[in-house]
Amino acid sequence: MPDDTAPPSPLERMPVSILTGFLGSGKTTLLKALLAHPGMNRVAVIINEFGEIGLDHTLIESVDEDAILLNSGCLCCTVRGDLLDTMKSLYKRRAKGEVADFDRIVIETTGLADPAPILHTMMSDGFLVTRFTLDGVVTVVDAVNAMTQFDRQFESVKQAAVADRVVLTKTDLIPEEAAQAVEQRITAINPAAPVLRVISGDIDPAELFNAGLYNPMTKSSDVQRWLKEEAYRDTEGHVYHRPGEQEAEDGHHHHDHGHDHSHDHSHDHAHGHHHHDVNRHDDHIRAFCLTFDEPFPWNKIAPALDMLVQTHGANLLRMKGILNVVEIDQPVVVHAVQHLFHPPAKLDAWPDDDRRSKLVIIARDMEQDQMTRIFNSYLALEFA
Ligand SMILES: Nc1nc2c(ncn2[C@@H]2O[C@H](COP(=O)(O)OP(=O)(O)OP(=O)(O)O)[C@@H](O)[C@H]2O)c(=O)[nH]1
Repeated sequence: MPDDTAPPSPLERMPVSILTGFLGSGKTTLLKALLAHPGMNRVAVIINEFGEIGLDHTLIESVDEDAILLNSGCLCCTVRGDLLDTMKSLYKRRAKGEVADFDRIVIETTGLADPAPILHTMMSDGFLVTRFTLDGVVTVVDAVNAMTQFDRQFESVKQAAVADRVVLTKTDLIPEEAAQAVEQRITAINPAAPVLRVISGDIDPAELFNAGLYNPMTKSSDVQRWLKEEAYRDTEGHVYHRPGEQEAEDGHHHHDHGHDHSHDHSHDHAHGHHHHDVNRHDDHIRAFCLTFDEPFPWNKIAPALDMLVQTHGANLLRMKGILNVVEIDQPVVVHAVQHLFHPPAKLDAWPDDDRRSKLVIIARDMEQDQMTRIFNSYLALEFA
C-alpha cells in the first residue's frame, strides 16, 4: 500500500511562513487583508493566542473552518508539542483528502512569542524538515510603539532580528521623520530584511511570501547565537536568566555548567525542566480575561476604558475586548496597545450565543484581581 505521506522531493516541500510581531502591531489586520487576496485561498492558518480566550478567532471573520486555533498557551513554549502535532496531522489529513487542499501554512504567533524556538523546531524536527520548508519570517513592527518596545522588551528586538521581511505598520499615525528613525533602528538590528511600510494590511502577498528558504547563515550573528542558545535551552530548560551569568568581552554568554548539553535532544520533553517555562518570557507579564454579565451603558464603559489606558497604559501591554453596550445592538470591539487606544468598531454580529462583555488583557506587574478592582472603581465613577 503506497504511503501517501511520504516525503516529497525537496522542491515540492510546502512553504511555511511565520507571522510574528509585538502585541497589537497589526498581525491580525495584515493576515486578514492578505487572506482576502485571490491567490491566498489555499492557505492554512495556525493562530496561537496568549491568554484564556482566543479573541482573535472571532476577530478574523473571514477565516474559514479549516483555520486552526491553538489555544493552550504561548506557541513558542507550552504549545510547542502541539504545534508539531498540528502540523503533522494537518499534513497527513491533507494527503488523505480529509481537509481542504492547501499549499502553504501561515503561523501567526502570539505577540509575546520568541520566534527562535519555532524556527529551531522547524529546522530540527525530522518529519517537518522533510515535508515543509520555512519560507520566511514576517515580523510586524508597530511604528508608533517600536522605539519604546525595542528599549523595554527584548523579545521585540529578537522578533525584528529574525525577520526576512519587516512590515512597518501605523506610519500613518506618526510624522515622516519618526517613521524614518524607526526604519533606521530596524535596519541597524537586521540589515538584511527589507522594511515595508504597510497601512492597515494593504500589501500584495507576493511581497511577503516566497521570500526564499530560511537560512540562518544569512541572518545577523545575534540570530545565530539565539538559535544556538535555543538548542541549548531545549535540553537544559533553565538557562536564559541563570544567576551569575557573565557577559564576556567577546559578547557571548558563559554558562558555568561544565558539560555539553547540546548533543542530546531525546529527553527534551521527558523530564520536568520545562514545567516552569510556561509563559516565562517575562515573569512580570500576566494575561487574563475580565468578563462582565450585564451590558454597559456607553457613558460608563467608554470613560472607564479611557481612564484605564491613561493611568495604566505603560503596564497595559495589550487590551482587546468585545463589549455588550446598552445603546448599541451590535457587539463593540475595542483595542488598546499601551497608551494607544484604537477607535472602537462594531461587529456585524456576536460570534456565538455568549453576550457577555469580555476584556482580554496582557499586563505587566498587574494581577487580575488588582486590575478588576481598578476597573470596577472606574466604572463606578459618575461623569457629568
Ligand atoms: N492607523 C493604523 N492602524 C492600524 C494599522 N495596522 C493595524 N492597525 C490597528 O492596530 C490595532 C491592532 O491591530 P491587530 O491586527 O489586532 O494587531 P495584532 O498584532 O494582531 O495584535 P495581537 O493579536 O494582540 O498581538 C487594530 O485596531 C488595527 O486596526 C495601520 O497601518 N494604521
